[in-house]
Amino acid sequence: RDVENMRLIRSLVRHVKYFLGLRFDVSGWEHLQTEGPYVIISNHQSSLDVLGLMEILPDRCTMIAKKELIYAGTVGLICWLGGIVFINRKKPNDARSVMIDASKTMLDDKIRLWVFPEGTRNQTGNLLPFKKGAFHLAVQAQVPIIPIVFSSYSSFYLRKQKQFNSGTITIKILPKIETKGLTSDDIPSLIDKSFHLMNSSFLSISNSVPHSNGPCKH
Ligand SMILES: CCCCCCCC/C=C\CCCCCCCC(=O)SCCNC(=O)CCNC(=O)[C@H](O)C(C)(C)COP(=O)(O)OP(=O)(O)OC[C@H]1O[C@@H](n2cnc3c(N)ncnc32)[C@H](O)[C@@H]1OP(=O)(O)O
Ligand SMILES: CCCCCCCCCCCCCCCC(=O)OC[C@@H](O)COP(=O)(O)O
Repeated sequence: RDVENMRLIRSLVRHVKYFLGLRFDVSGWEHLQTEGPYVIISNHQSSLDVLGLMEILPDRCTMIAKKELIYAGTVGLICWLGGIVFINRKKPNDARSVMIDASKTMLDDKIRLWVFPEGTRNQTGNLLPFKKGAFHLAVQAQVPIIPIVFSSYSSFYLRKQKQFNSGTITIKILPKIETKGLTSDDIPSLIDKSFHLMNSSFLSISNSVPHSNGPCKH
C-alpha cells in the first residue's frame, strides 16, 4: 500500500479509453506544475471519471473515496494498493477525523489528494453544493487547491437510458487557489469562490464542444 503504486495503476488504466472510444482534450497542464502537496477538487459524474483522472494524475497523488469501494473486488484491491484514503460517509464524525489525519500525512509524506467535493456522483447538469471536507483539508495543511472540471458526459453517455457512444471529454485544469494564511473562518468564502469558478467553467466547456465522435443512436 503506497501512493507510488499509482504510477503503475495510472499507466494501466490509461489504456481503457481506447476500448471505449473516448478521447480527452486537456487544457491548463501548467497549473499542475506546482511543487509539493496540494488538494485537487473536481466534479464527479460517474465511474468514468477514473479514466480522466488517470489521464492527468500528477505524481504522488491519491484520492479520498467512500469506504464501500474497498469491497469492490479487484477495483477495491487496486484502490487499497494505491493508498486511497477511505471515508465512511454514514459516520461524518469518523470521516472528518480521517480527513484531519490526512492533512498531516499530506505534509509528512508529501502527498497530493484528489477529492470530489460534491460527495457523490452527479449528472444533473449543474454541480451539487460542495461538502466542506476538501476545503478544511487544504486550509489545515495550508496547501493550494487546484480545481479541475470535466465536461458533461450527457451527449455520449446516458446511464438511465443505457446509452453509450464514443465521445470527447474536455478537461480543464484551473489556476490554483492559495490557502496560505486562511483559517476555518474563511472556508465559506473559499467554497463559494471554488464553486462558482467550477460551475461556470463546467457549463462553458459542456456547451461548446462537439462531443460525439461516432454515430449517435437516439
Ligand atoms: C478495467 C478496469 C480497471 C479498473 C481499475 C480501477 C482503478 C481505480 C483506481 C482508482 C480509482 C479511484 C476513484 C476514486 C473515486 C472515489 C469517489 C468517491 O468515493 S466520492 C464519495 C466520497 N467523497 C466525499 O464524500 C468527498 C469528501 N467529503 C467531505 O469532504 C465531507 O465534507 C465529509 C464526508 C468530511 C463530511 O460530510 P458532511 O455530510 O458531514 O457535510 P459537511 O457539510 O461537509 O460538513 C459538516 C460539518 O463538518 C465540518 N467539517 C467537515 N470537514 C471538516 C474537517 N476536515 N475539519 C473540521 N471540520 C470539518 C463542516 O465545516 C461542517 O460544519 P459547519 O456547517 O461548517 O459548522
Ligand atoms: C459505461 C462505462 C463504465 C466504464 C467505466 C470504466 C472505468 C473503470 C474504472 C472503474 C473504477 C471504479 C471506481 C468507481 C469510483 C466511483 O465512482 O465510486 C462512486 C462514488 O464515488 C460515489 O458514489 P455514490 O454516492 O454511490 O454516487
